[in-house]
Amino acid sequence: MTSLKQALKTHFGFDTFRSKLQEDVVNAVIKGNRDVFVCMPTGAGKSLCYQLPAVMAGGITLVISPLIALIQDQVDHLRDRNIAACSINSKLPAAERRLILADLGSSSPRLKLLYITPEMVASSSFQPCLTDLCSRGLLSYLAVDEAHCVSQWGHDFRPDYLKLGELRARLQGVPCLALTATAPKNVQEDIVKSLRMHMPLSFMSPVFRSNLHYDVIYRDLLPNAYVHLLAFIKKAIADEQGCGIVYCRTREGCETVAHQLTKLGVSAKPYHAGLKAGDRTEAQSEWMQGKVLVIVATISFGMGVDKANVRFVAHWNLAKSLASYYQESGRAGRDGLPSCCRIYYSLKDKEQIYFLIRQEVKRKQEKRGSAKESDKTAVKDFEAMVSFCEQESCRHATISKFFGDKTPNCSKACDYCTNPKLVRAQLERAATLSTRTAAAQSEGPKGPFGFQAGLYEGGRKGYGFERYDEAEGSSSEDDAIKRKKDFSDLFRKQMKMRKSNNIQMEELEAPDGDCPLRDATNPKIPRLSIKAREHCLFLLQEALSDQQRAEDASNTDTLSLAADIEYGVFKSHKSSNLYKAAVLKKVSEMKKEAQAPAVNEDASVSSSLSDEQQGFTSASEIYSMKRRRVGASLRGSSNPFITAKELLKPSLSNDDPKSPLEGSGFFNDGSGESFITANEERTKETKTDSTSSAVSSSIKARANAISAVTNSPTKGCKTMSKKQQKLADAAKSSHSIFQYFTKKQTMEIKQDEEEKANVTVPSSPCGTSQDYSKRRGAAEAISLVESHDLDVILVDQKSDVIFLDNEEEPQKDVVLNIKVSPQQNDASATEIKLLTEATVTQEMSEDVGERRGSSPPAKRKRSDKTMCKRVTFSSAVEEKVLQPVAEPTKSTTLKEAADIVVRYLDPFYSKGKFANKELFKSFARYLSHLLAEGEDKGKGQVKAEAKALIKKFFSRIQRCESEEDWKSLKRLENCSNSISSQNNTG
Ligand SMILES: Nc1ncnc2c1ncn2[C@@H]1O[C@H](COP(=O)(O)OP(=O)(O)OP(=O)(O)O)[C@@H](O)[C@H]1O
Ligand SMILES: [Zn+2]
Repeated sequence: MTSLKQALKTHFGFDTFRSKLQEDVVNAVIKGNRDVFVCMPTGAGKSLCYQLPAVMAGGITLVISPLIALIQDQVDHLRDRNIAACSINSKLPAAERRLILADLGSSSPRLKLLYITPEMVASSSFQPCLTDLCSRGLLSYLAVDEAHCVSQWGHDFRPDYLKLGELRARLQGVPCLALTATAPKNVQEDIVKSLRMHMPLSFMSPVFRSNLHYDVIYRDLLPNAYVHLLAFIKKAIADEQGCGIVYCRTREGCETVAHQLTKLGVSAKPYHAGLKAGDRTEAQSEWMQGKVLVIVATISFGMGVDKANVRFVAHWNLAKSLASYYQESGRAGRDGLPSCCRIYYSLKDKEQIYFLIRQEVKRKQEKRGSAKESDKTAVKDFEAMVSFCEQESCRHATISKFFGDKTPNCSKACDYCTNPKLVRAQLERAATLSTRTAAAQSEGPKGPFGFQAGLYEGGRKGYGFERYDEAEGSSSEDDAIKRKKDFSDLFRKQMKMRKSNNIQMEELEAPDGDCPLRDATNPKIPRLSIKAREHCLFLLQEALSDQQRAEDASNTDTLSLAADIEYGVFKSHKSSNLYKAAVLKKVSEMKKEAQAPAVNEDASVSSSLSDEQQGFTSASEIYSMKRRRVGASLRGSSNPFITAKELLKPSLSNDDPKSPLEGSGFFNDGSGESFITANEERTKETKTDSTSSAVSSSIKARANAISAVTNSPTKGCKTMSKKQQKLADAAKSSHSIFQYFTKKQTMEIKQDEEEKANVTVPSSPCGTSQDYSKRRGAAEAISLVESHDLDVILVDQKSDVIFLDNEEEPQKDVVLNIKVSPQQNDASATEIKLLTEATVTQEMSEDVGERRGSSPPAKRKRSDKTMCKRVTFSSAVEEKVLQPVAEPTKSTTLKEAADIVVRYLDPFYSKGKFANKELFKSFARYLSHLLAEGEDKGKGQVKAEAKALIKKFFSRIQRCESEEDWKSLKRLENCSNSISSQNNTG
């Protein structure tokens, strides 16, 4: 064993060098004739490059490091290894300082490494000591750690580092070693110049790390980004043998993402400077030990964290520069195994950061009273980050070029090299998105993606990249206050809407910031609310997820696809009814397909395509992956979105793909005149739709390609009769919509009934549907009904379920209110469910009609039994189950209960008694169900019980943090007793 290896073993306990590069650097440093520049990734073992030479040398190595925390960490490590190391810094007690100085002044100092901050090294008190050491030849090396801090181009510029040049000049003859993990070419040059290094030997790890797969997902295009993130995590940690990091810019972001992931079933914890030190340490150590899978952190997490099996690093927000991004994402895959680095890019996020950077610059300029060339640095750094996301080229190549390295051989280690078309498709979709946003904002777009300065006027202080995110506290509070205000505004608006009969109000409502809808603000379809569209989107997404599960293609982006389909339907329909009908038909077909065995699937096509996806999948791509659905050949038409009619044309469409809009087997069937009308209108509308975007043509091409390899459409589930199947689907479609309204107990019974009827209710493994439904709280459910989103259900044997706004076709106003006897056989079990739900809705609608004194005539007509028409199931079913409309019950409906609950609960929400809005809504929903459940009771009783329950709830807990908090909350014994006794007597 060489003496060098011996020393490595003796002092550090390592048998070998971590890499050839590490060994080369150590040798070069020990040789001592040249200055040395080292650029190696985080965790590659840079410290050892000066620590080993330091312990082998006779004198003292002076190490400059920017942060006391980092210094402390290093010193502790060295002391653990019995290496004499210490630090002089501003926090050091005077006595210790004297001891150190005494050792340094002795003839043969014991110290091997002296760590010092750049501020301290420049201080006058330290100068005599330094001069003395130098003159006695006791300084072995000068090591400058995190050397990029010296450069104004660097992402962590520290003005005090500039003073090191002067220091270096005074330490003639002492070899200088500069180390950094990230240094683009201009920063490297700066380091060499500023530190006055003489023709240094450069040692640089290749920037390219072939085990890291880079990709960028446009978050704005995802209907549910959290579910998308979940799929990414699941794929990255497929074997449960690793962990991951999600980086967020703000504390609040960390909390939200961690909460969402937890809700979706992933063990995730937030980590940021706003947490108590104990909580932070706990989160970190649990993550280190593998007890927590995902740490959701600000960039304060990661420095000094050395974990080999980090399988993914996801950036929920952009890093402030490409250099930072490289460093942060580089925490993945240190063990050399394949790992994923993903950015969830958001145009809004980009705009916000640009704005904040500019604000920051402005503030600095105001402070110093002048502008500087270096002011542009932050903007330029960030621009590199942005163009990394917005480019159409190899991600690895971009990074390597940025660091002045040669172009690597990516071999599909990035999304672009894997599938450039997907990258392009995403960009195109993003471009339309930003164009729309820009158009909606009236001012023209300023950049390629429509950044508008001034949009974030009055934004936060600092932009959240402070190393220890110090500046975030106030801003997240501001945000919380703002969100609270937004919510209460929304709430007030909802309440006002309830009181007024101006149903147009809903249309004026602005979409949420994270509204997944395409073109959400478009008022094209009268009286179609954003909420209703979101709901339809969710139904589609859920159906797609089921289908995807059935096809075992867990990574497809059902969310984007659902948004595409929804938008297609939205574009091609003019009335709210037809839009909803089309959505529901699609949903029903998809669900049916998900249940059916994949008999016609071309396995090779499907599997190769799903491998190809690597996370992001454009809508067109997903389309192509699906086995052909009923009416799939229609996708060759100019409209990329299959209309409901098309979906419902099982045989004809296949035979006659050229005439997709004619000869519909179903519509010509004429089950009811409303459908004929619907058909006509739909046909008209579809014909007028001339959309032919790049995306649609790509879909077209793919659809054609796929139809060449796939067979006939999938048949329905064999174990069920056709009718049963239809009804089951209808039930499921309605179930999704009505889950917000249906009484809990009844639901449970109904599920039993469904089981009897051999119907499987699709469950969502990721909790998607539950999650989403939780987000739709009672207040929203009310608004859905009140804004006439759900008025009357038409049920048809072939069409599953249609919602019809009676204002549009008053002559066909329909009410279903059906009583079913318990003796009904299994075959009609799903009918029972469906019809019961219809009843609930009707009750609610009627109630709305009653309360709106000046409702349109049609609305009032509905309460009038004599005006009711029946529109039915197949004739057989009709005879069996349809009964005359019953008198509406006077008991409190779910909607009324929700009304009461929300009113009573709101003050608690305003006081911050709920950890977040979701919880508040979820609890309101729970409580509403609880109160509406069971015996008939009047509003007064419900109010009393609501008050009592809320009081009881908050007497047990300080603040509602999770759904667990109300798990044990049951109806109050005495309260419900008294209610039932009152009922009995009354
Ligand atoms: N030759 C070696 N054999 C085994 N482990 C090593 C070797 N050299 C260094 N290490 C270990 O590798 C880890 C990372 O090293 P180090 O902290 O020096 O990384 P770094 O490159 O300085 O990262 P950063 O950029 O975060 O400062 C440490 O735990 C260190 O003990
Ligand atoms: Zn590539």
